[in-house]
Amino acid sequence: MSASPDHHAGGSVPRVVLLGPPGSGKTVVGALLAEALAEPFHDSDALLTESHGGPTADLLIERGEEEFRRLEAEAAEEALALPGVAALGSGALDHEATAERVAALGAAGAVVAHLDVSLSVAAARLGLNVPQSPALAGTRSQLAAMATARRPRYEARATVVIDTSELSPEEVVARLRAAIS
Ligand SMILES: Nc1ncnc2c1ncn2[C@@H]1O[C@H](COP(=O)(O)OP(=O)(O)OP(=O)(O)O)[C@@H](O)[C@H]1O
Ligand SMILES: O=C(O)C1=C[C@@H](O)[C@@H](O)[C@H](O)C1
Ligand SMILES: [Mg+2]
Repeated sequence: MSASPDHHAGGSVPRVVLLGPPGSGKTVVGALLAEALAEPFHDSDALLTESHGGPTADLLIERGEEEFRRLEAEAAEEALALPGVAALGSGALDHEATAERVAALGAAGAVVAHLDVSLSVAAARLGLNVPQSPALAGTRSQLAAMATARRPRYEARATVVIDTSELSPEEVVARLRAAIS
């Protein structure tokens, strides 16, 4: 399918959208890629924090899961309506309208990248691999359950999948640049 002019440099919607679980590198890779392309970077978690204050984890605790997911979807919609590179919160595709919007961008020529990562590497990147009692391994279990539940949603909308587990952020950026036509 041919790309809409909107998806090229200077367009009005992102030409690269990054999806993936926590620790897959959406924020670090998105910032590096945007810098390399000399384009803006919009991270929906940063937009969420700018609009509502506090770290996203605090927002989830203070507002509750249902309200947090609504705000997460709003922030994702905001990022998807801006040019350059967009990184979406890892739960953004749980919202069907957002998932459809991402699919439409991919169909129109944007690179929609699922940045994947193994559980052990994600845990290490997120500082969750510290020795602890098995009874206190709940956070890693939650990470595993979340990643497993969301993987099919990322895969269904992605135009490219990159397993970042054994790659540096710069190597991920190089693969993304190769995927941009
Ligand atoms: N390919 C990589 N190699 C090594 N370290 C990485 C890689 N990608 C990300 N990291 C590191 O892992 C940590 C998490 O990365 P980052 O914040 O970009 O992930 P994320 O996908 O945006 O996570 P979240 O969903 O929580 O926002 C950071 O410390 C980052 O520097
Ligand atoms: O636990 C979650 O669902 C989240 C984790 C982070 O990836 C954030 O990107 C996201 O906004 C919410
Ligand atoms: Mg991030």
